[in-house]
Order: sequence, then C-alpha cells, then structure tokens
Amino acid sequence: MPEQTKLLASALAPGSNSLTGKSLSVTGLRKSYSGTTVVDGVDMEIAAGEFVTFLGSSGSGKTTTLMMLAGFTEPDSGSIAVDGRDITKLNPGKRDFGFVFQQYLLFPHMTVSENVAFPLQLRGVAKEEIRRRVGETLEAAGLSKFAGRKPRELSGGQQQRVALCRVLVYRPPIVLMDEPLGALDKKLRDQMQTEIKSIQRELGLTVVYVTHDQEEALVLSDRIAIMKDGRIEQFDTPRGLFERPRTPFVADFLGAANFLTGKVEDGGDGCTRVRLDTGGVLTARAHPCLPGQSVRAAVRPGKLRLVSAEESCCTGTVETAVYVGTLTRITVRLDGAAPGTPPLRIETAGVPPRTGERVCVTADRDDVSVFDVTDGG
Ligand SMILES: Nc1ncnc2c1ncn2[C@@H]1O[C@H](COP(=O)(O)OP(=O)(O)OP(=O)(O)O)[C@@H](O)[C@H]1O
Repeated sequence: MPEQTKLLASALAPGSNSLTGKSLSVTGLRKSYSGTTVVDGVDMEIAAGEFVTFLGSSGSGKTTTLMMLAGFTEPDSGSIAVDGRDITKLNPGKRDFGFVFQQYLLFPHMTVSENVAFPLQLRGVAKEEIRRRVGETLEAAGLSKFAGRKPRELSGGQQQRVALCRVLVYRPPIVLMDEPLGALDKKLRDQMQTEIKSIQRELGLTVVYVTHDQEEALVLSDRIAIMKDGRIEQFDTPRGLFERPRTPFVADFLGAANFLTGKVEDGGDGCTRVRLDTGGVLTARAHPCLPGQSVRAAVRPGKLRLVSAEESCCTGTVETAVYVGTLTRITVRLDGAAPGTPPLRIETAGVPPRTGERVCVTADRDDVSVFDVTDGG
C-alpha cells in the first residue's frame, strides 16, 4: 500500500484495523417510471467488508439501484437490510451510509477543511475532536496545504480526494460510490483506484460501486453484478465471470467472446462435444444438454489456440494479423463459414502466422462455454 494511503487509513481508524463494514441484504428490489420497469427484481447478499460493483451499459439500472440503497429513490417493492435490520423505509440521513459521486458535490463556499468537517458537525461531534480529525485526515491525504482553499482552487483529483476524505472522516460502515472517478484522466483514475481499494481493505469497509468501466470494476471488486435491462445477469467474482459466464450477454460483455454455432453430439448432464456448423468439433466443459440441441459455443480471443492439423481442430485462413506490443491480434475465416459471419478473433503471444496462412484453431474444454441458441445476449 502506498505510504500516503496507509497514513490516511490509519488517521481514519486510529489504533484499529478491525472490520468496520456491515453486511447488506437486498431482496426483490423493483422500480418503474411511467410504466417502464427500470429495476426488475434485484436480489443480492453483500458481506461485511466486501467491495461490490454494479457494471453494465448505460440505462441498465445501476444508478437507480444504488439510489434505492441510498434511500434517495423509493423502491416500488422489495427490501433492504443492513446487518439484518430492515432499513427500506429509513430516510437517507438515518442510514449512515457514505456517498461519493462523480460530481464531487463539495460545498463551493466552504474551504477544504470546512467541507471535511461538515459531516462531523452534522453528527454533533465536539469542536476540538472535529479539528483534530479533520487535521489528521487532511494531513494523511496530503491535503493539509490546501486546507484553507475553496474547491474551485483545486484540481479534479484533489477535489475527488477531498470528497473521499469528507465521507471517510466519519467512518461510515457502508460507502456507496457512483462513477466517482469518471471525470478524472486515466493516470489519476488508476492512482485513485489504488487508494480507494487500499483504504477499503484497510478499514474493512463495505463498498457498493457503480461504473461502466470494465477494467475499473475488475481492479476494484471482490464481486461484480453485471446488469442488463434492470436485472442482474450474473453476480460473481471477476474470475467466475470470465471463466464461467452464465449467459451469452456476460460472455460477450466482459472481454468480447467469439460465438460459434453448432449442434451437441452427446447428451445428458455431462455433454461436451459440439459439432460446429463450419465443420470440426469443439470440446466444451461439461454442461446439461440434449443430443442434437442447437447451441452457441463462446470462447474468448485469448483462449483460442493455433495448433498443428494433427489435433482435433477447425481449419481456416488468416485474414489479418496485427502486432500490438505484447501479443498479436489475428482474425481467421473458418472454412465453411456462412457469408456475413464475423471472423474469429484470436490473441496470441506465440509466433504469429502471416496473412493468408492456413491455420487450425482449437480451445481447451474449460475455456469453452455453451449456451442454447435461444439464450439472449
Ligand atoms: N427519475 C427518473 N424518471 C424517469 N426515468 C428514469 C429516472 N431515473 C432513471 N430513469 C430511467 O431508468 C433507466 C435506468 O437508469 P439508470 O440511471 O439507473 O441507468 P444506469 O445503468 O445507471 O445508466 P448510466 O450508466 O447511463 O448512468 C434509464 O432508462 C433511465 O432513463
């Protein structure tokens, strides 16, 4: 952990590294606007000290869900509990959550110190104690020299750091963050991600985070809820989402999978063989299916392998091969692919083939997910 972050964490939780987060339990949360359902039955159990992210495209219901957790938006139905206590009807001020938004929402007429002191004043903390805690927090965040400045006299990154201090200074057990780094440039965003993650870990805070940036979600989260049309498609660890996507949407959303259509050759609970429409067989991880069932096999570009023709594989011709630093991105048109079918996208760190070269493509069975053709996504 960077020294500055360590200092900030210790200033916020003097003399204690104990777990301060609380668990959050969400059941059947729904919200409609003018007859359109925008959150459609969200259920989730978030453990104390867990970092959970809602990830999804614009309009998928991430912010609305977060706003219901915060108490700013009233759900049509469903319930929210903190450490087993129902808070669904509690107003936002009584929930004792911390909020960090993309817009820093600092009070423009107050100095940095006054901004950070504000939540402590609201909570009736004694003046001397406020002075001490604000001083320690700003010092630890490297903001002491800006204590007397107004927010407009700070850079975006400094303002976001003040916003973070203002929330963490009162040590809320649950912090809700909505695209808090969205306005920062890439370098600053990376740095702030490290800081947020370190403080969260050090203090054992429960964080619920909203972003549409996949990389950010993967870096920060213990678990990610992939949202689509107001529903959670899959709530899982980053590795679980990558390695065992439950729907074609998840397979495609994280890391853009290749989809190959075909028919199941075997059947039952442990079926594994898919005869592709283009010819050739892909062996997939075992899944329940019917013999002859039409399916789509999903494989990530980094998981397709170029092999010699002796192995069981699918033949095709290299269309493009572009070296992008640590690896080469290749597109391959499979023999027998129907007109209009997109070529396979493959990423390889090995010796790249040349354009026009004949190749044979396969994948390890654990890297092949199979979905019924009627599954959406
Ligand atoms: N107050 C409101 N009145 C009417 N419709 C709303 C309201 N708030 C949100 N919506 C609609 O609900 C849907 C979900 O919005 P929400 O902001 O939760 O999505 P999001 O996933 O956070 O998107 P983004 O990443 O763009 O912020 C959208 O179609 C939005 O237009």
